Amino acid sequence: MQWTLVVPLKPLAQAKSRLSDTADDGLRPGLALAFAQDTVAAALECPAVRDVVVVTNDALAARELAALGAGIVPDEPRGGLNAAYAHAATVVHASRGEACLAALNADLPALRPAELARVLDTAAEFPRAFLADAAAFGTTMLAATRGRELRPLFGPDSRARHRASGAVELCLETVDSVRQDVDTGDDLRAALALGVGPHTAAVAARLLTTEQ
Ligand SMILES: Nc1nc2c(ncn2[C@@H]2O[C@H](COP(=O)(O)OP(=O)(O)OP(=O)(O)O)[C@@H](O)[C@H]2O)c(=O)[nH]1
Ligand SMILES: C=C(OP(=O)(O)O)C(=O)O
Repeated sequence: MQWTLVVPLKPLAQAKSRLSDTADDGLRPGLALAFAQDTVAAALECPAVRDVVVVTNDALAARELAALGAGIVPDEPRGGLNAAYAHAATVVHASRGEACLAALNADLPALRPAELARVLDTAAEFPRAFLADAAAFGTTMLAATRGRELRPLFGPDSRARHRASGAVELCLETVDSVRQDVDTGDDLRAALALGVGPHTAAVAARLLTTEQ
């Protein structure tokens, strides 16, 4: 089974506010873009992925991610993350009929295509399924097979909320790269230890130079 991935991205100037003690206002937008570029590039290399649609109102991010091969949907509701996901799902279904849809965070800079394939192949066994994040409270991926609604409940404690909504939690080992979202400096260090993609590696190198 092949999936259409929906990847949401805030305007870069507002993104990753919890990284403000690690990256200043000059570097943070570039870091948020680099995370999204590495996430989208790895997703597009995944054999289980048919295509990637980024939902964003950021013009620079839209240009850079389209250059990697992503489709772009404007975040027309401007109503937060779940509204953005629901809107993108409506747009995808309108153009492709009953696609298999998976929501994936844009802040997975260590993402490995083979690990994402294992997650999506397992998700294909259930109507709706999700993967908890490395911190164990959030969600990095929510999938709905053909004909099912995504019903995204991202935000604080989304792991418990997705579970309570009836989505099946995927209890897979060795898919750390799909779980490792980056919200804090500690998360960034954990992602760097796993091995990040080239865009994040380049910005992180500038970050380390600035710190010295
Ligand atoms: N299109 C869109 N994407 C969003 C929105 N809110 C969050 N996102 C994206 O959803 C993912 C998870 O978002 P958050 O962790 O809440 O926000 P963040 O910008 O990554 O980090 P913080 O500013 O520290 O909360 C990231 O890829 C965000 O860019 C929104 O309102 N619209
Ligand atoms: C929005 C979420 O992610 P984050 O940890 O990036 O806030 C979530 O886990 O539902």
